[in-house]
Amino acid sequence: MGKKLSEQKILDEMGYLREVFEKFQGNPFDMHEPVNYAVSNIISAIVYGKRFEYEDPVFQGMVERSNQNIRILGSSVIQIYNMCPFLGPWLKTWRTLMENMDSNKRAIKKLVKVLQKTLNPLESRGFIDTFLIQKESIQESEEKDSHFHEQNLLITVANLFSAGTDTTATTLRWGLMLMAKYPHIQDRVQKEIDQKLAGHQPVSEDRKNLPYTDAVIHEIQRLGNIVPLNVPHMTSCDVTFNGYLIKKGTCVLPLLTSVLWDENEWETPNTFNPEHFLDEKGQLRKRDAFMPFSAGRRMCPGESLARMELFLFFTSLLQHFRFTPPPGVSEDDLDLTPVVGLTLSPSPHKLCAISRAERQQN
Ligand code: HEM
Repeated sequence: MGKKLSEQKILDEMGYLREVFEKFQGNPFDMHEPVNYAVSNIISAIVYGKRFEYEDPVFQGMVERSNQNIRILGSSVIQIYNMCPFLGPWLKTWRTLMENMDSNKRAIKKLVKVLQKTLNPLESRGFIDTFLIQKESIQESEEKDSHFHEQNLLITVANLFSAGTDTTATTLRWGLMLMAKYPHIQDRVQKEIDQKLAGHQPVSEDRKNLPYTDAVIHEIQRLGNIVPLNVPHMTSCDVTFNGYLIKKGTCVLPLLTSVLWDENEWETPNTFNPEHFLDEKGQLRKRDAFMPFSAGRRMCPGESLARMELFLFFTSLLQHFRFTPPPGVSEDDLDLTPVVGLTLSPSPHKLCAISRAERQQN
């Protein structure tokens, strides 16, 4: 899917998310599910060629199981399993992980079947169609050892779905929580959005005119540090690094925390400080140590999509709503201690999303 089409999908989805937020009429609620569903619908549009209703139980199940697996994959039980794989069947958490993966594969298989039935080789609706079209043409050519087989399709779709949902949704939820916690920063973001957008719906092009908002999004990603351990890598040959020999086949965890919170790189590494990304003219300042998407050949392939989603969802949400802690809860009470998993997400909490249009009228 091209950049313009992804942008339109995000803007359309924003309409659905806004409706859900408006239904709460400024009362406190947990934003976890609607934010997850909205973000998940973007990768769904790319993969399946369609969005799902937020009430659809199949969709809810797939999102819930993917999220649960991301929590499980960062748990100590799975570290024990990694050291002693034979223990797997005796570990309840490992069994849940396997059951979730099987259920997701079954759900994907059913969705693929529907797409297969209505496949038009001349018009691909998304990733799955393109894969199926390629698979069929390879079958016709009788090529052997092709990667275009069902198992590869199911695993790739499951990976794209979970990699494309939890990460971006978690970052957005950190962002909304940080806005509620630091209202003076939210004030500045909203002032910039109101001045520069003058009420029109934000599009990607607007990013360059919103340097403060862009700096805030960068800082949310830096402090949020949502993939602290990165993804495990393995050396494919002997490597000498900083005088140390790392043998071929060694598992390496390139810790992203070590750069995102590096005391030698950041003026105030442990504080939410958007100034990290602003130069003296108030323009966005690029920083080498900003690498939430990792680096090198295996860095996140979803970076540009994720950045577009973060910008459009965050800016649109802040344009329409004021985010505050629930009545009786102070900004200081909003606890930034994360829930640990493969990604770090905010602890369960509720926020109020107060319509800014109504607020201005009152
Ligand atoms: C804020 C959002 C996101 C963050 C912070 C993030 C971060 C990361 C990181 C740190 C990695 C590991 C890179 C490495 O191994 O060095 C990764 C891998 C990956 N990401 Fe993302 N990601 C985000 C959004 C997305 C989205 C929207 C997609 C959907 C297309 C996506 C798809 C993937 C995939 C498929 C991989 C595995 C790549 C491989 O194994 O080579 N990510 N991501």
